[in-house]
Amino acid sequence: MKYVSTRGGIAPVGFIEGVLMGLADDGGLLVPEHLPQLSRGTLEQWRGLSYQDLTLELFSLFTGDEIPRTELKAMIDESYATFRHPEVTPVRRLNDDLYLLELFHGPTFAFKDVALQLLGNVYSYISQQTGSIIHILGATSGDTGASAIAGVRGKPGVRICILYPEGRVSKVQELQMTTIQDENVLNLAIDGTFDDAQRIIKELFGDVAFKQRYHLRAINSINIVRILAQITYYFYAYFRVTEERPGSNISFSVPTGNFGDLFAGYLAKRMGLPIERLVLATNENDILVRFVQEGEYRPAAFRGTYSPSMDIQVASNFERYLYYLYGEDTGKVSGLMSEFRAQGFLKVPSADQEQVQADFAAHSVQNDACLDTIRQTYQDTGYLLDPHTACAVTAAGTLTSAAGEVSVSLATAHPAKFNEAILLAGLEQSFPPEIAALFNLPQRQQLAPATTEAIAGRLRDFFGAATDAAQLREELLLGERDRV
Ligand SMILES: Cc1ncc(COP(=O)(O)O)c(C=O)c1O
Ligand SMILES: N[C@@H](CCOP(=O)(O)O)C(=O)O
Repeated sequence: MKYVSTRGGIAPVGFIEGVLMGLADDGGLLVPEHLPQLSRGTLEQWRGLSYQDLTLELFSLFTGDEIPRTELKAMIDESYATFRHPEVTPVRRLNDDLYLLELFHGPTFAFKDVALQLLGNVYSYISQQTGSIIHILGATSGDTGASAIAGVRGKPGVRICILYPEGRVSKVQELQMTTIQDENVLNLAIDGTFDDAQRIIKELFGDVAFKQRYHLRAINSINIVRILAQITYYFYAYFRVTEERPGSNISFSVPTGNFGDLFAGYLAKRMGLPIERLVLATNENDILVRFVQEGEYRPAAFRGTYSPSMDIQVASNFERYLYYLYGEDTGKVSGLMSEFRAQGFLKVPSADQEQVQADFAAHSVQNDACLDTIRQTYQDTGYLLDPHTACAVTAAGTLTSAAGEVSVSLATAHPAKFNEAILLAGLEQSFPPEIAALFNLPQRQQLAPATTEAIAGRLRDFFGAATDAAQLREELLLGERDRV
């Protein structure tokens, strides 16, 4: 399998080169050169597989022969052995028409663990096989950072720097990142929003000389592995729900910020999973909902909400969707992205908007409605939703469904991560012991201005010495090999 850029400016690359490249060197995002197509027969054969074995079948379609199957299986098994639930991503029935796909049983209690446990092991594998230096640079609105750090902390040959918006993540998210004492971890709390953090890292990845000099690697959904690893749970949930509700039409409602999770569902559908509808649920930061409804993609003023991980204006994976919307026409995508950079917005003609509306139903959830859903669901079922999941559940309930349609809302985080919202909803919870323990630990982080120059300076200090030492080691090894 090869990977191409949404902007068409690089030669196709293999899986490992794609993982290491992260952001495509022309500034675009990598996508598979072709999407595997799965028949109904194959789906039926896979129905009985464990989560791990299903991941092996799906993920190996994308790694091709670059990772031997036995090693890939070992990597997948190791990644999901860290989860607290034997099914990894179990499905739970809330009522006849609504199921939850629980994605928060990993080490940091958020869906990001599903992909980042695996990506951490993929990086270790690549580092051992190819000797590549792994210097991870990531931006987070709270969950990706904690999860990526958990995936690589203490791993030899790996260093990680995470940028997060100071004061705009939940207390538990902040603690999950900043109480890690390993020397290979640097947390930079920036004086800005998640969008600033994402813009800065994209600018640094876009400076190819800087990226190569410091061996920068991506763990955000910029990295195509993140998306590929998230495809599995759409298949897994589809199998579980259709076992209980044979013959029903399955829709997924997905709380959306950077558009990675929903995009994974979109790819699953394009690969042949019979998904009835994909519901795009946002909070008050509703740029994607306005795009679906009005055809215009235009950032608005930042809104702080009760679901802070989705406080995002510019959604990274939107560019990947444009690539498919325009029939894989890289020239068209390049043009639209240039337009967006130049004007600050882009607009699609109404004929294309029809296709967008066929691909997604969309709903943005106001703060009060989010709390109402948390409260009401708890009263009706005894189940405590986190505020991101509550946005998905609200959207699923708001958009009229067809007869025989069963909705699966993605439960992307454990409510303990967002106790601020739970208290505002007038409810109380007890924390899982892993989270309760964080409150007693010392924190380690640095403040930084939200400018690319300032962050580049911090990275030179953090990655520079390791880069020089690793390069020296590489040169010595090469020298010895030459002498032999
Ligand atoms: C808990 C939670 N739910 C939903 C989302 C949205 O996912 P995505 O960014 O893939 O759209 C995020 C992060 O973005 C998150 O952390
Ligand atoms: N909500 C995310 C934002 C980053 O998204 P990613 O999927 O591109 O890593 C977070 O929690 O950091």
